[in-house]
Amino acid sequence: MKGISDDERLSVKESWDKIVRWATRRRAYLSTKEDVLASTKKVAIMGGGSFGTAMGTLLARNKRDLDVVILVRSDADARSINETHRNAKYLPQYELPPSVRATTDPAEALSGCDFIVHAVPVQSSKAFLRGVKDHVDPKTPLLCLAKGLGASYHLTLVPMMTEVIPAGLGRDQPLAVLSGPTFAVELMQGLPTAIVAASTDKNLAGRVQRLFASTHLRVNTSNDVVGVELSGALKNVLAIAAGMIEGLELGNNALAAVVAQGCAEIRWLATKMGAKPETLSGLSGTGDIMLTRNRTVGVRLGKGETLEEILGSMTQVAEGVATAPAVMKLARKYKVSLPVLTAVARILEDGLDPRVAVEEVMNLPQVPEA
Ligand SMILES: NC(=O)C1=CN([C@@H]2O[C@H](COP(=O)(O)OP(=O)(O)OC[C@H]3O[C@@H](n4cnc5c(N)ncnc54)[C@H](O)[C@@H]3O)[C@@H](O)[C@H]2O)C=CC1
Ligand SMILES: O=C(CO)COP(=O)(O)O
Repeated sequence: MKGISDDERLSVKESWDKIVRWATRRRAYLSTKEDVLASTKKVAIMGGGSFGTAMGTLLARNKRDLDVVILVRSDADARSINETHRNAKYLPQYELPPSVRATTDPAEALSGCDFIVHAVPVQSSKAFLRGVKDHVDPKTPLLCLAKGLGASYHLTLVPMMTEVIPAGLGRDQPLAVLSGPTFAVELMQGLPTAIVAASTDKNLAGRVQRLFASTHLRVNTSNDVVGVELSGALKNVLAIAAGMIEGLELGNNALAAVVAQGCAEIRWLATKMGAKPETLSGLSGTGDIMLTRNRTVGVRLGKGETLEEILGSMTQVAEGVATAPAVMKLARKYKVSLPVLTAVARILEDGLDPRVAVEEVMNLPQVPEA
């Protein structure tokens, strides 16, 4: 390589060798831990949309004879998966591994499973869980994939998924939250991806890591459940703002400024709520900002479509729409000012014209960066 001295080349090689030595030691240590994949026989996936289908597929790819059962809502959906090995509604272009099956019967899906993966949209989660709770073993870990804040009529109450789940089940359940930049379609393609598994139970976070990890998926662990949950939920609101800038054709400078401001607002709120700052710049936070269908909602709003038109034409959930007003309640409760996220909520809730919102934000008093 030109422009690099022998000493520099040697030092780069030493750095890499150090990483390789660390990896060898780490693998040796991990081999002394429980082989979670070997001891896992059955995993139930609640929700047969894009993400439930993709994560179930990853597990089935990790272990060929793992029984992966997706709990779906209609017989037609179950038949399509069982008979054609494709999910006709979501990601139909991909063939599913033979060990992935589907049922509409919660007893069949949930009985005897080692893990339950929750991939039902946030706003439907509580009612859904109430309906299946008698089939959920209180000891089986539930791994939450849904990203968003629950809506409630209460003035200050904003349920996070780690509250929605026990409320739906009517009891506490071993719980981990998975979040990060993980587009379902790219998981199906086997593209390299990283996610974070957060739990207050360190052992459970480690088990989830060993269950999902593969050469295609890196799984970090964390005990900052609040940080992982909040950043995963709030980035969907910021993504709507970023999409609007795009739809309004305001250029890359404006887009970058909105993303930077929105990240700061997420940090202000989340750290007040107990999140660790490093989580917010990690996979579930900064890592996941631009990777979202919620952005499309913003683009279309920016181009002048109404929210009703947009939601009416979408077949998939855009969690940021319901999360935006919930964030406003948190902002009031924790006394933080969030101009960009508030503008998104006003556009969604009050029909404020996105151009007017941009003007209002631009006309706010000039401030120091920190
Ligand atoms: N698709 C993706 O790439 C990713 C999605 N997520 C999150 O995963 C969650 C699920 O998203 P997707 O699978 O993409 O959604 P989706 O819109 O593709 O599918 C939603 C699924 O939930 C089911 N569902 C809807 N309402 C229900 C109800 N009341 N009871 C039972 N089932 C119901 C639908 O039938 C469908 O199977 C969301 O919170 C999303 O933010 C997170 C990371 C990536
Ligand atoms: O969270 C996601 C990718 O990590 C997907 O977000 P959307 O639901 O907005 O597509």
